[in-house]
Amino acid sequence: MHSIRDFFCGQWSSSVRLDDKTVIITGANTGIGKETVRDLAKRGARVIMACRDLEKAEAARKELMEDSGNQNIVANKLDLSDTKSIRAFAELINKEEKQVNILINNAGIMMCPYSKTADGFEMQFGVNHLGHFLLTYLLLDLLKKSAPSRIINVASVAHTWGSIHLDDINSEKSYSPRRAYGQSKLANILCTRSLAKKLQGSGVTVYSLHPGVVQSELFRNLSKPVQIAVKVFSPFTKTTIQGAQTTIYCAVEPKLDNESGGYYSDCAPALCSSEALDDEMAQKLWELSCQMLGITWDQRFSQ
Ligand SMILES: NC(=O)C1=CN([C@@H]2O[C@H](COP(=O)(O)OP(=O)(O)OC[C@H]3O[C@@H](n4cnc5c(N)ncnc54)[C@H](OP(=O)(O)O)[C@@H]3O)[C@@H](O)[C@H]2O)C=CC1
Ligand SMILES: CC1=C(/C=C/C(C)=C/C=C/C(C)=C/C=O)C(C)(C)CCC1
Repeated sequence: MHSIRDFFCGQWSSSVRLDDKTVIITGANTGIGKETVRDLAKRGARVIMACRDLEKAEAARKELMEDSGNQNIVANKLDLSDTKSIRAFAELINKEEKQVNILINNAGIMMCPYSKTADGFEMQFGVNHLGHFLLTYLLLDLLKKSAPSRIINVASVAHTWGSIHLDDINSEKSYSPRRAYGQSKLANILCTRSLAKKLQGSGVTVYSLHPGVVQSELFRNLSKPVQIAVKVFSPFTKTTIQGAQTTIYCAVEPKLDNESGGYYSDCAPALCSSEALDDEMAQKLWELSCQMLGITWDQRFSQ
């Protein structure tokens, strides 16, 4: 053990290569996403960084290509707070890419002041859940064609901070930044389980995870004193490299080939709340999400 931090991290390492595999990862210009790209690029994957700010993405891409020695890293525009941007990104991928073997839904925002996405969804639910739900829907045919393939949803232990409010999903009646973040992360886990069931036998497996409490830019919306406190307590939290390990585990660990729908933490299966195991709520959330986005998955599951 090298530091107090190591105590909080699942120890895992693997020499699995990803040559000839294509990975898409959202929110890849910083934090956990950027470190995930670094690792997967070193394993030889073609990595598509899906980012809302192309200037930041380009700077990260250059650094990651240099460090990994892998020139096969590209950056494309994706703003998860706008379904037009999500559709444009998916159209480009479906046109240009022969295969997508791993989709990592990593981007996230936490506890922002109340605002709405371009389509009128509460921002945290819109970006963290609905944006990724739509992206997955639009890429599913390609993922199925590329099977065996994996979908990884970066959720959080913070799924315990909220419930699914079917009657006020956009928090219009009452907004708590913390509860809305919790609702979005609970939605990630519920939909991971639903999608895994619907994709049984397709060769596409689905995972959700908690990366740990990680020193990243995620705390940018919290007050300065809280941000400083989080920094001061950094020996008890994870670095972004450590925070990326469970995502990398879900993306490459061969043992997970025959597991789907589970929730992981510290590179191992983890317990989630009873609300995250509620199949009836999962079905209601699935239907509401489809209705909000104007989509129906039936065709995608029947092929
Ligand atoms: N850090 C932690 O302690 C924990 C993190 N998580 C989860 O891990 C994931 C990664 O977070 P982390 O690396 O910590 O946070 P960061 O804030 O460091 O990174 C988040 C990434 O998401 C991107 N993003 C935000 N909004 C959008 C959007 N509308 N469209 C596209 N991309 C967007 C950001 O882009 P930009 O740089 O342009 O803002 C950034 O690249 C998140 O899902 C988070 O909820 C879960 C539990 C704990
Ligand atoms: C407030 C605070 C702390 C706790 C932070 C926690 C527990 C954050 C959890 C964040 C999650 C789960 C985010 C993403 O999903 C510390 C570090 C003890 C230091 C003192 C200030």
